Amino acid sequence: MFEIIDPSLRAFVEVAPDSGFPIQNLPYGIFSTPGQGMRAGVALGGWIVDLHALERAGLLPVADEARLFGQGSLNAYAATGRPTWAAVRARLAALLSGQDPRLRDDADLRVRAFVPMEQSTLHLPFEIASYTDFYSSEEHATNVGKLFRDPANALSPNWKHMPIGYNGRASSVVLSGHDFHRPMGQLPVAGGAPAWGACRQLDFELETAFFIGRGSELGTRIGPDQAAEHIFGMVLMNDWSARDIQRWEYVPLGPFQGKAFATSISPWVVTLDALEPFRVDAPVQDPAPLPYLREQDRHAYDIELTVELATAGGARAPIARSNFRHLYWTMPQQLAHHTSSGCNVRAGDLMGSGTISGPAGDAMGSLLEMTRNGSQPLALPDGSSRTFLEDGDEVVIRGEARRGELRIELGSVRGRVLPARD
Ligand SMILES: O=C(O)/C=C/C(=O)CC(=O)CC(=O)O
Ligand SMILES: [Ca+2]
Ligand SMILES: [Mg+2]
Repeated sequence: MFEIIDPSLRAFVEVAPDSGFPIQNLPYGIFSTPGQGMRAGVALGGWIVDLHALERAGLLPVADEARLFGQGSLNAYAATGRPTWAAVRARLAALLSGQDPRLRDDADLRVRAFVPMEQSTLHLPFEIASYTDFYSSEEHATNVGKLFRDPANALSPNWKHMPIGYNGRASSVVLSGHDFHRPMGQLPVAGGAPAWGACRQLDFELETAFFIGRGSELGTRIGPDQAAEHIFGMVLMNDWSARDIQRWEYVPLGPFQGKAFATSISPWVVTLDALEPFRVDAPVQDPAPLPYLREQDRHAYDIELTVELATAGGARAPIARSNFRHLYWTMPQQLAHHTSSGCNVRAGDLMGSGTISGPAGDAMGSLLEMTRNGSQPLALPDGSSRTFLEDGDEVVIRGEARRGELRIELGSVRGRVLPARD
């Protein structure tokens, strides 16, 4: 079912041996260049391979008239479904290795097809109609439950029975590199009426997310074992959170303005095919979930995740390290639950994993957890410390997977906090 590219295959163009975008990765993105508008490409080392150029040359196994890759989003291509994704991936591996010589031996086409990444501007990969955020890390849900609610009953009684989630705000999803202003909002005041002001407890959340490719009809469900037919690929995500605004507003309907001012994603969408070599067992579930959430082939991926904080003063420090494999609820279970009522999904829907904390001491995916709600400041190498984010702070999340000689990256997602606009 998955199109795995032989780990020994090499591209005929130069790709640095330590690049996280070898021919075995081929993540999809949307880019533009000074002379030409938005189109789709795959990353290969320091190049973007222009898929619209290959499509126009008739080299990709998609209908000519479809122009799937000459658009400002991946929505139309992703909606075609896994058989087309697999055929395109197999063709790209053949063309980019030279096993199929039609690109390698065509000098004019090579000039059009290989675009240096540094001469390109990246854009959001999808037109995002809906954004859902899950809450699937047991450690994160436990840590936050202790801080926000009851330390003795940190996990709510429903947590081990379903992947909890909320419908987020698609309009404020931004691409990596987009700096945003500290949000204004209602801030809780102990025992009294709230104040209006700039958020004082601005946080990041270490997450991954997946994009829906093939959609579903309203009134139908997607079972966990069919999920891979619908999941196009993964990105890194930072679900910026205003903890003071959130704590006051979330009762009883959940996050609203505290998570609606910016959610950052990485530009390159890494396919499940590329991740397949990094498959590992997912955590054992006890109690067993209801049958509609049971998986024949339950698995996760071994994706190392790191968070770096850079301050306006020039300090730069790794502050957290976690792994996608720790999530209790898998992406197929999240999608199965999301459609369990008959809720339909569409190409370009974005589904966040939830903050990925883990069992190790430094595996905490937010400052809220690391600083125990601001009560234990985090020391930085320049002698400063943080409870929550300050103006000028930049957060960078990176993700990579390794097995033997093979290493692929999800790339990075970065964003900087600008002062509030009151
Ligand atoms: O437990 C809560 O009340 C809220 C937790 C979050 O802020 C989590 C959220 O956005 C979902 C997640 O990232 O896990
Ligand atoms: Ca979140
Ligand atoms: Mg958000």
